Amino acid sequence: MTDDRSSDGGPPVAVRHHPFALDLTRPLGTANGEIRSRDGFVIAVEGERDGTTVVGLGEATPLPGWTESREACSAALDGLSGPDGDRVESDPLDGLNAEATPAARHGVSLAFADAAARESGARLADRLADGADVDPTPADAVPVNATVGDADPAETAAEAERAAAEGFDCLKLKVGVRGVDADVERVRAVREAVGDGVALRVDANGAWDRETARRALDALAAFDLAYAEQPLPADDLEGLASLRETGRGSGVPIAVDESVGVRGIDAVLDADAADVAVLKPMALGGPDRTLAAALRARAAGIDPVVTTTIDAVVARTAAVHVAAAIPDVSPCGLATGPLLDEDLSPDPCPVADGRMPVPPGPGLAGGAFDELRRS
Ligand SMILES: O=C(O)CCC(=O)c1ccccc1C(=O)O
Ligand SMILES: [Mg+2]
Repeated sequence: MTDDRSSDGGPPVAVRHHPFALDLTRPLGTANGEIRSRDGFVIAVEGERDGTTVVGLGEATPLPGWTESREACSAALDGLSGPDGDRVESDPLDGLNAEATPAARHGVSLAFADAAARESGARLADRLADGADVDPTPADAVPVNATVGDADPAETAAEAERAAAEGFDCLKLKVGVRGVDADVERVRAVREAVGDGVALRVDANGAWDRETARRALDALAAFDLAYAEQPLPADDLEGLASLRETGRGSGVPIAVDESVGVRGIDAVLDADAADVAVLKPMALGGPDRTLAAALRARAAGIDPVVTTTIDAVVARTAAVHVAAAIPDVSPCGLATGPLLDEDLSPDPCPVADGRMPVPPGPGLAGGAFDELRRS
């Protein structure tokens, strides 16, 4: 398995997957509904090289709205193993469509990338950077934002204050669940609580129409926002482009998230629809595809930000490697581990001072996931 895949005449590999279900500590309120739990699959690809077994680890954690359903993900993964879960000769990635089943493709492509990185002794970040021709060498830590869900102004401000006290200097607040006036009060309360030294982002998850979005951003501009994420529905690239145009100068920069999944990064760039592109490896079909999208955004003058879909520790760690491979990456939405009540394994990249360390290799995290690898 020197290549990232089994094909090209490489030896047969076994692809295993097993399900997990993790509750959030408390529901995360978004304009697209509450996220309460995360169901997914740990994926292991096992191959042999010169008599030693290499096991690469991946994770597929679907989130309908961003990825395929759990059922579709499960079916796609089931289709990969032979009749008795035995070894397959063909390239398992060939059977996975990144648009139709991005989470499944994420899981399997990550497992192959982890295996290849382990074999070469490199960190996943270095392997990804090599594959995408990125220079310089990936960073040893990435800046991250705290993720603050919907709640009333006092609770939102208290949570923001806790995050700032923990060392976060960038916060992302979910908005769009309540009316614009209520969100303005929430953002005002947060700004007052954390002061001017903390960057604030808001994420409306597509909740507003054009008129509401304009009104919301005009009012929110007073609080010096770093950006507003998905202020309009995913499809409305034209509306996003004009929101960006009319707000330029005095206004709030525009970020897209759902639009990238629905329309693709190239359509977003062509439409001049955003200043920032939020990229979710789980929704884009894998770490490799996410880094490629980030570099395309960068080349077009759009700032890439990598985030999770509230993934378990394997996919979260992979996303840290992706972010580290992007030169001078802006704060990313990767500090979502603490939102989970439990996890698959201890976290090899605990947040400290608003940053997550990139674990030493080889692969995802050296020996940190060895127990998962055996299961
Ligand atoms: O970006 C972050 O801070 C965390 C990730 C996040 O907000 C998120 C998590 C799950 C599903 C959707 C989203 C989103 O960015 O809209
Ligand atoms: Mg978002």
